[in-house]
Amino acid sequence: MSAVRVHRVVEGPEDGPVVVLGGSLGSDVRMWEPQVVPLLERGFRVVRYDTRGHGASPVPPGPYEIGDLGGDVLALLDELEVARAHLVGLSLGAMTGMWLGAHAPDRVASLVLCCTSAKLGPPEMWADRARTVRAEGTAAVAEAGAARWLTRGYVERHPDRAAFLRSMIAGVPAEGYAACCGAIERMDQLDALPKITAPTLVIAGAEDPATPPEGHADLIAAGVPGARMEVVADAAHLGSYEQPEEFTRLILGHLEAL
Ligand SMILES: O=C(O)CC1=CCC(=O)O1
Repeated sequence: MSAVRVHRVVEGPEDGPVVVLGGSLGSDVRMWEPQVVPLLERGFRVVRYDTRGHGASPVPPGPYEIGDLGGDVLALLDELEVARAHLVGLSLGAMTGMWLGAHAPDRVASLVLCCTSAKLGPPEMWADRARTVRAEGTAAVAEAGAARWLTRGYVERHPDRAAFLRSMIAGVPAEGYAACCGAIERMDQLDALPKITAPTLVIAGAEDPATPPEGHADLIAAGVPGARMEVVADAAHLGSYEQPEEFTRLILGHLEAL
């Protein structure tokens, strides 16, 4: 499938090193708000984008594959005339980052792979979720989605932020969300991990029920040559939102050590 022109927000100095932030299934560019100011303060040019089918990006007809999402990012880099970028992704955004690291290594200065997996089954679960969303809309999966994104304690302490994230999921176009479920259903990047040459940091949330450290982050860290892995306490799937200080500290530490 040809690339689509994804919605993007570009901030920071034109000559700064470029950091591209790619988000989770069900999210839009707002999920990265906790990271933007700290990155800008360190002189990075920050490019956030909405995955196709999400936020203000186009919703081309499915099916989508992870390689299609990677192609959209390559088109974005081409349009912005960026030769190489640091890619920071969470979940689906990091699946896209892994694909780029393996298939377009010359465009990837480094990778930060947060709360993600190289192969995330079972496939029937994704097919069921896509069916539900096509039949009932994304509102039908918003409550359960936010419950995977945040620990119960965080939801109790910050009901307003949990409501904001639920409304973010419910705002995703149904066909876009469902087609991305299909891309995850068919994804298997385990054999591609050794092809990644970019310096890679893998960050997992200790309480992540969707992509737990064991069986997901650890397999990525073992498969990518030289990768380092960190596990953040008191973080579920949207760890960068729930534990912004620690995730941002780790991301900046990786980028600034290069
Ligand atoms: O919604 C989930 O189950 C968690 C998730 C998997 C891929 C992604 O981007 O989010």
